Amino acid sequence: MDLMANTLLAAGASPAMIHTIEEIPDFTPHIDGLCINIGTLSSTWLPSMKAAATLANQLGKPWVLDPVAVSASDFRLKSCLELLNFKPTVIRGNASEILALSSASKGSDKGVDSSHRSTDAVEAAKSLAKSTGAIVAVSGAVDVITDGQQVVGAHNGVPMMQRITATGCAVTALIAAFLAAEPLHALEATASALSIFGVTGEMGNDLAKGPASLRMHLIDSLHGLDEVAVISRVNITNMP
Ligand SMILES: Nc1ncnc2c1ncn2[C@@H]1O[C@H](COP(=O)(O)OP(=O)(O)O)[C@@H](O)[C@H]1O
Ligand SMILES: Cc1ncsc1CCOP(=O)(O)O
Ligand SMILES: [Mg+2]
Repeated sequence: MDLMANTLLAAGASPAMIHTIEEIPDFTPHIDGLCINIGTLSSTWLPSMKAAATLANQLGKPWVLDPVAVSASDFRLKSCLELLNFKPTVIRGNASEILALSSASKGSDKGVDSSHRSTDAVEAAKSLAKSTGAIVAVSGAVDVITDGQQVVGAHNGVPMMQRITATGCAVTALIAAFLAAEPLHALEATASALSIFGVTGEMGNDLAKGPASLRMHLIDSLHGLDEVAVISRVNITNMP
């Protein structure tokens, strides 16, 4: 939650981290975008997630699902499959998560980190996009984004981003912010958020000594990002 909120603040968004069901009706009307993340899922938070998604849909606001470790337990898988019924605008996970969610089955994965490459989950992502109507993004060395037909790749980032917990969560939150700004262009917003986050990882890495200082420099790079850096570094391509 710390990295997610600070990533959003650095990007100029205004995060609020909400779990209690009693607060959902008061908070949700103020949102421009919603991020639902099951990282620390509990049986009391799940109804809050469903209530927030229902309200976002009624308000016509985009929402993003991060299926953290979906294949690690029956409860996570069942909860995520239920959340899909609330029609997320975007689903962003690592390759292991998208493979499991697309097949609606638990894998042999141990937890929140991926044991697959994003490029091995392209067909699973397309299938999940077609069955849900969501844009599906698979993060990794190449971030793969699809609406079920078109597939684009965002090629920015550095491997050390995997050594900081919640970089995936943070980029999912950034996708929600980009969707809030461009609600009619969900695929473009998603690819842009992933690419920009990767660019800030690259810039941060130039200054970092290890994961802890990368975390700090990544946030600083996002805060200080300018058009020159974006235009010279963003690398998004169509994928066959
Ligand atoms: N090998 C890599 N090279 C470059 N960027 C990466 C690499 N692995 C992950 N990233 C980036 O790190 C961020 C988190 O992705 P990932 O580690 O796949 O998510 P999660 O934390 O959910 O497992 C994304 O922005 C992704 O592009
Ligand atoms: C370590 C951990 N445990 C529960 S959620 C979480 C963070 C997961 O973040 P990410 O999906 O970005 O690796
Ligand atoms: Mg994750």
